[in-house]
Formats: sequence, C-alpha cells, structure tokens
Amino acid sequence: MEKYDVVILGGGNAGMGVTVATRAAGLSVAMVEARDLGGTCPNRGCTPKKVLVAAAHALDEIGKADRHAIRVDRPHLDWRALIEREKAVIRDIPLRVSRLMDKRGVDVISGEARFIGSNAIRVNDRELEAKNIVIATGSRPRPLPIPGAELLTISDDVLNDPELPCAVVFVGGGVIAFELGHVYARAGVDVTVIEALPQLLAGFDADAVAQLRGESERLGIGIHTKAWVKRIDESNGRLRVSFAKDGVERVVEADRVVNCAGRMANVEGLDLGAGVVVHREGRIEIDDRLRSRSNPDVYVCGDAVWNSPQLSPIATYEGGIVGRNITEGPKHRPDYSCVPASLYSVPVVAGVGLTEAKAKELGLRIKVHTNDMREWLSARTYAETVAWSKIIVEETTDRIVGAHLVGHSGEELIHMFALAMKHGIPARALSEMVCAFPTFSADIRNMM
Ligand SMILES: Cc1cc2nc3c(=O)[nH]c(=O)nc-3n(C[C@H](O)[C@H](O)[C@H](O)COP(=O)(O)OP(=O)(O)OC[C@H]3O[C@@H](n4cnc5c(N)ncnc54)[C@H](O)[C@@H]3O)c2cc1C
Ligand SMILES: NC(=O)c1ccc[n+]([C@@H]2O[C@H](COP(=O)([O-])OP(=O)(O)OC[C@H]3O[C@@H](n4cnc5c(N)ncnc54)[C@H](O)[C@@H]3O)[C@@H](O)[C@H]2O)c1
Repeated sequence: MEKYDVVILGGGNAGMGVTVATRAAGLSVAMVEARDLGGTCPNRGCTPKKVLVAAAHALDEIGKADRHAIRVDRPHLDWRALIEREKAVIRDIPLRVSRLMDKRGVDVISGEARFIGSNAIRVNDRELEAKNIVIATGSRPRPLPIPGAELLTISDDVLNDPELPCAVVFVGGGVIAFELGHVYARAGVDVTVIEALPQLLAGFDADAVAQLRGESERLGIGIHTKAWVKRIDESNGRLRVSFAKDGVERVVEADRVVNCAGRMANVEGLDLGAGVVVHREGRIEIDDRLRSRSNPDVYVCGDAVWNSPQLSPIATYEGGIVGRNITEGPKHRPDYSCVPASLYSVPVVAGVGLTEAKAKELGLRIKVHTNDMREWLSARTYAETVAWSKIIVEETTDRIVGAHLVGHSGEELIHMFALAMKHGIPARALSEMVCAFPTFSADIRNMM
C-alpha cells in the first residue's frame, strides 16, 4: 500500500481547493481523477457555457443596433464555428491544471477511485492508504425514470453538438435550462421548457424570476409550469415529448430533449460502505465542518455535498475549508450567507442573500426597494429591455439582507452588495459612496 497524508477523489474545483492548505502545510497529497483535470466548471460547465452565452449577448446587442442608429444586416450565427471556438477556449485546461498540481507538489493519479477500507482507496491496480480521504467527485444529472429516458441528452451534449437543432425541449425549468435555452432561442431555435413545480428557478427571488420569464416569453421560449413529462417517443427522426398539464395530456415535438431536472452527488461507484461512509441514497451524512458523521477521517466538498449550492466558487470555498480542517483540526464551518449567484441568461439574473419571501418567513422587519429601471438614463443609454432591482434592507439595523438584479450588469454589480453584506456596510453608507459617472454602479444609490 502506498501511504499519503491526504487522498482527494476528484480533480475539480473542490479537489483543487483542498490542495492549497494541505500542501502549504507540507502534507503528502494524491489527487485521483477519472476524467479531465479541472472537472465540470472549466471543461463541461461554467466556462464553455459562458462562451455560448457571450455569443448570445453579442446577438442581443446586434439586435439592438437600430436603437443606436446603426443599420446592420440580419446576423448569421455559424453554430459549428461557435462550438469550435468554445472548444478552443477550454482546450488546454486539463494540461494547465496538471502543471499547477505538479508545481504544488500534488501526485495526480488517473483512474476511477473507490473505497476498499475506512482509510484506503483502490485506483486501477494501485492501493492507497491515507490519514484523510476527501470525496470531491462532483455531481451528475439526476436520471428521469420515464419511458424513453434513453432518448434524453444532457448539458454535456449541448456543449459538444456542432449541429444547431431546430427545436429543443428542456425538462426542468432550472438554471441550466434557462442559460442554454436563451442561447438557443437567440440562435433561432424553437425552445420549450417543461417544469414540474408551479414556480421556475426555485431559490431565486420570485419577482426576479417573473422578469426573466417575461423576457424569455418575449424571445419566444415556450414555458410550461406544473407540467409532468410522461414519456418520450421517437417517430420519423423526431422526438415527441408527452406531458400532462391542467389534467390534459399534451405533446411537443423536438430534435433534442435535454435533461435539466437537477444534479445529484456523483458517489454511486465509490463503494461508500467499504469506506464506512454512511449515506442515504447518495446523500452523505456530514457535520457542519463537512466531515462524514460515520468516518471522521473522510471529508466531502463541492457538488458531492448534497445540501449546499452546486456552484463552482462554493466548491473551491468548501475545498479550502476541508484543507484547513485537515491541517488545523476540524474547526472551520462554511458560511454561504453572502455568496452571490448569477444565472447567465440574456439578461442576467443575479442575487445574494435572502429572497423577499425568505426574509418574511424569518420574520425580519424589512424595507423592500423594488425598481423598474428601464427609464433610468443608464438603461436607456444601452437600450436595455429589462433593468430591474430589488434591494431588501432590515429596518432596525439598515443592514442589506438581500439584493436581486435582472439585467443592468447585475452579474458584476451584485458583488458590491455582497461586499457590503459580508463586511457589515449599511445600506446608507453604500448609497453614499461616490461612484464614477455614468456607470451602472452609480445607480446603486438610487436603488435603495
Ligand atoms: C452546464 C453547467 C454549467 C454550469 N455553470 C456554472 C456557472 O456558470 N457558475 C457556477 O458557479 N457553477 C456552474 N456550474 C456548476 C459547477 O460546474 C459545479 O458546481 C462545480 O464544477 C463543482 O465542482 P466539484 O469540484 O465539486 O465537481 P467537478 O468539477 O464535477 O469535479 C469532480 C471530479 O471528480 C471526478 N470523479 C468523479 N468520480 C470519480 C472517481 N470515482 N474517482 C476519481 N475521480 C472521480 C470527475 O471526473 C470530476 O472531474 C455549472 C454546471 C453545469 C453542469
Ligand atoms: N450560473 C450558474 O451558477 C449555474 C449554471 C448552471 C448550473 N448550475 C448548477 O447546476 C445545478 C444543476 O442545474 P439544473 O438546471 O439541472 O438544476 P436546477 O436544480 O437548477 O433545476 C432543476 C429544475 O428541474 C425541475 N424538475 C425536477 N424534476 C422534474 C421533472 N421530472 N419534470 C420537470 N421538471 C423537473 C425542478 O423542480 C427544478 O426547477 C444547479 O443546482 C446549479 O447550481 C449553476
């Protein structure tokens, strides 16, 4: 058996996060990766997706050219070339991560890991023993138990598909469906979203979601909520999606049907039982320091944690905490309260902190500042079709407890609110800050 202080299962954001403190403390660290170093975010998630979103953004800007008194011909998107561009942007990611791990002194092992004991792992024909083992194996799409499920594709396929389909159905009205749906819709694809719950994008502020829904429908995206997909059939080279809504069975046809019904921890093949790691249907039981409740030598971080947001910066953050808990003792707990999140539709939806519904549920005395900013000078300058904000301030303390933006450079502005929340800067102090003008940031003072 080869001996290490730490063995990390998975070379994504979470796994890489663990290596910082552990290697700085001089521990011997091995990282086992079954696929591409770097994991989902740079290879199959955030980055390649954003390359497509950037193209959708450019198309949106071109669509508004006449508002800037510019006459342009109808734009033509070369989808195949766009997918090639996406691939070129991310091509050397695994190599770059490999070099980084090498420089950091981490032994990278290619292969699929599984437990063979409480402190032991097998990879290919190698056996590794470690004082600490970290499960950072990420997530995978949740399988849909419906007839015809084998006809479903997933986001990986969308990001790899050089053929632009004519019509696409997304099963699930969550983050991935809206991001990829907006790209497709701007590329001229007929898009339908089928969501089982009454609301889309649970977790985002309901009024922000209503803004996005309006803009999505304006783009021609068909949206069905409270709708249950019953089956998928193939007929004459097309896919027929049957779903029930309002007690009526309906059918929508498409060339691709994408499973966007959420992602679950990728732990099925780990033989958690052999590692004495207790879980319920793949949900590993952990304490508030990300440590397995049944095996204190095992930690979990990133998407493999079943009850924290599945976001790339959170994976890195949790990996960092696990690294510090291994080197300094298990005393660090994650705090997600001021972590912003953005949904990269065009326009973007960005949020941090509590939604209005959550703040009310917690019984906070709040003042809610909601603004339709389309007539503001900044929004008119850029001919924004949606420019909306909701800032939630606790009345007694003047503390910002939540901020939600749609359009208006929300994915950048949200960090001003996150900074204020994290460092206790009151709403009044933030609005008194002198900003360069004319900028979107200068609007913050008028948002609350
Ligand atoms: C389409 C899409 C778009 C996204 N966009 C965004 C975004 O814009 N912003 C954002 O914040 N988040 C986004 N996310 C989420 C983000 O990608 C994840 O939260 C993040 O990558 C999780 O990191 P991780 O390290 O936990 O898991 P991963 O990055 O998935 O890494 C886990 C690694 O473990 C490996 N592995 C699995 N099993 C084993 C095994 N048995 N042995 C060895 N290795 C194994 C896998 O091959 C993988 O490389 C997106 C996700 C998707 C799918
Ligand atoms: N911009 C970003 O930060 C970003 C981008 C992409 C993905 N992600 C992460 O990836 C994760 C997975 O994304 P996702 O969009 O697959 O999941 P999601 O959790 O965002 O949305 C899944 C949706 O599918 C619905 N659903 C579940 N079962 C269904 C069924 N049988 N029929 C119809 N609808 C059903 C759910 O109610 C939910 O609304 C997210 O949690 C997100 O954190 C983040």
